[in-house]
Amino acid sequence: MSNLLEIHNLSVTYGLNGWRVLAVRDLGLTLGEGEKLAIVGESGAGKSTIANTIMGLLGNGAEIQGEIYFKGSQVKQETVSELRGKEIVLIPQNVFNSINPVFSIGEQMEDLQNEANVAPEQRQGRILELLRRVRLPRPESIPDSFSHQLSGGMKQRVLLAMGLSQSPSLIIADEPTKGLDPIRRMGILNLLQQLVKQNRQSLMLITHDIKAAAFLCDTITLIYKGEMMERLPAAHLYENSMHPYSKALMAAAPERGLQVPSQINSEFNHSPVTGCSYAAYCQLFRNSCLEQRPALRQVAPGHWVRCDAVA
Ligand SMILES: Nc1ncnc2c1ncn2[C@@H]1O[C@H](COP(=O)(O)OP(=O)(O)OP(=O)(O)O)[C@@H](O)[C@H]1O
Repeated sequence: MSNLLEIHNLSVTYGLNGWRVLAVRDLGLTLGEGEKLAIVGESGAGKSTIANTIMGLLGNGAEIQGEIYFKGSQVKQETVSELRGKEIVLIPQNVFNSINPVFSIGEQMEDLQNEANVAPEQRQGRILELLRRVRLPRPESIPDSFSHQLSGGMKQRVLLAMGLSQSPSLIIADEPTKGLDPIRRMGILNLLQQLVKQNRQSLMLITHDIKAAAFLCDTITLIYKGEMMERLPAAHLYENSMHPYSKALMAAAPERGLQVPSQINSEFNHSPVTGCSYAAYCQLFRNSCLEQRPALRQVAPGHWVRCDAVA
């Protein structure tokens, strides 16, 4: 897997009332083509600062040191606008402020089609196709809608549809499930997973929810106070060799919704009884989550079945 994005020795400080806040310290990370990478940390850890630095969206008060490379070329803050919205899109954290309330969804999506140089006669069809791809109910009704007429989950899907306008290589999703209930949260995570897979895009998921990160991503990078604590494959997250910070985040993660039974461990992964891979387990778990049923039940040591299969 070649690297789509490389960050070397990134440090970011903000000016604050005569002081400087060190938001990111000496960070290095790579994101491969087609890789799904999660940046996980508690509030204030510096996650959004990393995203905003990549996107060139930090204000004048911020000082940046270090280097960012995208597809092998160095990204400068002065020229990053050439990539923004085209090669790299950011699905922002605050869906409520991210859609202009004054213009209809259709008008805003039409502007994006214009920027993507889509011929005027093809724009309506393309907008509908994008709205269908993010599985909005009654997609034909969305272009005439305004932001206040949509639920939080629908807004999130509209933002995703907008982000997909130019077929970006990298989607940065900053807390894409913030404020959503567990079922809608699962819906958005599933959708992101399927979209990036279908389009062979890379994903950087920014979240404080380590279990959502494990569910969706291949690799997890844990950030604490602006510094990287640990980087590990998501499949290793439930093993014992974790950094204490990762364990603390796991303990703090919500118990409902994305809960994965604590027994999921190497015993299960290598169980000769089930022969079920970790990926297959996750799929079963996902399905049972979506159906609002309890996940799996252990009927014998190392032998798991779906609850609905047990009399
Ligand atoms: N514009 C700014 N001016 C001054 N300090 C800032 C600014 N933006 C962020 N910070 C500070 O930088 C640090 C990292 O903030 P950042 O928003 O990147 O964290 P985060 O991990 O994304 O948090 P959250 O999950 O709450 O969004 C925090 O201490 C924050 O107070």
